[in-house]
Amino acid sequence: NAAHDVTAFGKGVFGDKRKFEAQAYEGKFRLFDATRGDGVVTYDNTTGTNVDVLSINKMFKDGAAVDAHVNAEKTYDYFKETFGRDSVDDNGQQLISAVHVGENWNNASWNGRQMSYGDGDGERFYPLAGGLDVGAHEMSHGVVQHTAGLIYRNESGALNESYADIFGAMVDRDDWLIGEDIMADGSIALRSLEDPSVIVDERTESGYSPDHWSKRYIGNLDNGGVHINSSINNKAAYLVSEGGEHYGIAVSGVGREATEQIYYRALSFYLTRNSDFSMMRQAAIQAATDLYGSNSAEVQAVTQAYNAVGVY
Ligand SMILES: O=C(O)[C@H](CCc1ccccc1)CC1(C(=O)N[C@@H](Cc2c[nH]c3ccccc23)C(=O)O)CCCC1
Ligand SMILES: [Zn+2]
Repeated sequence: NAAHDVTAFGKGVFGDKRKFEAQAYEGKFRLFDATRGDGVVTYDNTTGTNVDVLSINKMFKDGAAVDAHVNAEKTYDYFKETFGRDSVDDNGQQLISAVHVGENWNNASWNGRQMSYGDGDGERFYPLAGGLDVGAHEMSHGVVQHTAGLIYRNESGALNESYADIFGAMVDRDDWLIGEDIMADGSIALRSLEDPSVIVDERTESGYSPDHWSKRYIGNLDNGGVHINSSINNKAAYLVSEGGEHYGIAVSGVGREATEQIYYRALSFYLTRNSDFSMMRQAAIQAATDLYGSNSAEVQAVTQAYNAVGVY
């Protein structure tokens, strides 16, 4: 008997009720959403199967699997509804997520083909699938890979990272933080786009994430600081959207909707594999000009934001 689509239910990592698309298959239920692109599929890495053997009458019991599945559905919908993009490759590519990867692994990743989530050790992180912005971050690496293809080191890598954070913050839209839901050590988040300097990244001497180009990390840790210097572009994007004064430079924000359109157009039309921060500034100004005109508030906001973080 063939599989058929069902709306299923489950509780996420933190016990919250979730609803999502799955399939009834040979008397069991599997995390395969056939309604989005070529499918959204979520696996338990310890068993290698997407069949939730514990599921009965469409109730799924694996919280990390439920959250990872919903993260992918929501991020698929964000790119489709906001930019008309059909999955990471704009051709419906199947979105694959694996949960319970590693042993209490304190991380998550996009490996070029799929998303993987660790369960965390309960001291630094809770299961990372519990963070919608984490899932959106990982899938956004797939979008970057199929557009500008920003090389994952030094400044192009920091832009790759920044784009994953920006889209992560746009999908998980109620704040400008990354990882706020999955921190087990009492810190507010893994990164803040609003005020990078409030987050300690122990890989830098100062410990703080840079919010100005003059404070960029120069060294070999973290592929040349891709998760560190991303905060410079993150701050710029935050200022474009929300505005504010930064190092004495005032920016009038233009809101999340214009900001996401500007950054997506810059990524998909102007940036390339080796683009650096200066090219990011030019690409965002050009994208804003294309969309809103050269004398627009949007162009002004982008220009001022990059002035404020010291990128020319
Ligand atoms: O996708 C990414 O960029 C991160 C994947 C990192 C990774 C790269 C290559 C192979 C495996 C894992 C995962 C996330 C991340 O930013 N991880 C931080 C975790 C971290 C913060 N501070 C650290 C200090 C040391 C080691 C790790 C960290 C990182 O790997 O940077 C993104 C959202 C949340 C988890
Ligand atoms: Zn990343």
